[in-house]
Amino acid sequence: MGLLVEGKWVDEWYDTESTGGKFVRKDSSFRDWITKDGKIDDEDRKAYPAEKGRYHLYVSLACPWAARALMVRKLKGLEDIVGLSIVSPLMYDKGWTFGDYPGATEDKVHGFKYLHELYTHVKPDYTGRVTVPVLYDTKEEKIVNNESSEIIRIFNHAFDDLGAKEGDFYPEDLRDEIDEINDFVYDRINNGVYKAGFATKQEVYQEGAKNVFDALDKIEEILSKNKFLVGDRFTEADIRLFTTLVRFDSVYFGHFKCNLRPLTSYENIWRYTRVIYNMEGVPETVDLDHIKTHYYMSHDLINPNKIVPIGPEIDFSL
Ligand SMILES: N[C@@H](CCC(=O)N[C@@H](CS)C(=O)NCC(=O)O)C(=O)O
Repeated sequence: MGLLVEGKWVDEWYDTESTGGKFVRKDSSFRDWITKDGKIDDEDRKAYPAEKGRYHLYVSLACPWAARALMVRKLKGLEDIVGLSIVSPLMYDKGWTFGDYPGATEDKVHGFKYLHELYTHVKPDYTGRVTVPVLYDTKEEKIVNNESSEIIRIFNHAFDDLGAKEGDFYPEDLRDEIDEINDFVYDRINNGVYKAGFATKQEVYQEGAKNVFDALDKIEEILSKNKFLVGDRFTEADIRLFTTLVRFDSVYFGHFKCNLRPLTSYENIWRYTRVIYNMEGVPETVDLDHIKTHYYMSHDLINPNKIVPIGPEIDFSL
């Protein structure tokens, strides 16, 4: 685990000293876009034109944020349009590393060994964390975007004229509702489990973990009335929640100590998780070995002996 400081790799765990034991997530650095014609009505962003084979997605199968991008790439049928490289789940002192683990690949664009080399390739003086997912332009050799919530919106439409599957996960008429539930789910659940798990003070952990379960109670109530988070339509809000839920009992319950109760004990949330898991294409984006191996073996401070638990056995069938 580490980060780049002016282009130099520094091996360092998250700083929770200066924040009273709290884990505070930094904003992503690359925020450009891809549109059908390379035009965008937003002066803060550049837009790249959609082209088959030009863009490449870097993911970890362990990471819930990268899994959102992987899931939308699959659901929109972009496998032949946007390339894919998968890092090893073992993230040690050099950060995300390619190959050398079943299911991981080499860096199919540059053949780099470490993901941080891609970041300094595009920005030699880069300072910041080296995170997945990364959406990369192989033509201009630039990182287009490394923020999963934006990458999934790019995938939602940018390649629709180039053979993407039908499907709109951010429909115009539901945007306000989706934005509202996304904010809640991000703060309390997606990032909520990290706030509990990476806390280095008891009271910070307790508050974080309690927030997770209060939020799950609210989600349980919503799902007792609706099939999905926003009525009966499956949207990006569900994709964003799902990638955390599918990891919950395997890692967040044990490794991040979010253990008030297992997810399987929530009747509606557990049914909802299985409904999404069983959608066409979704199981191929969930790799519980990468998920468990990454968290338990890479977070030295939490699990110094790197023992990966044998369970739980989870049955995702409906
Ligand atoms: N806001 C980013 C967060 C991505 C993120 O934090 N990814 C984690 C993996 S789960 C990562 O790469 N962490 C490496 C690090 O922080 O050094 C997103 O949603 O894309």
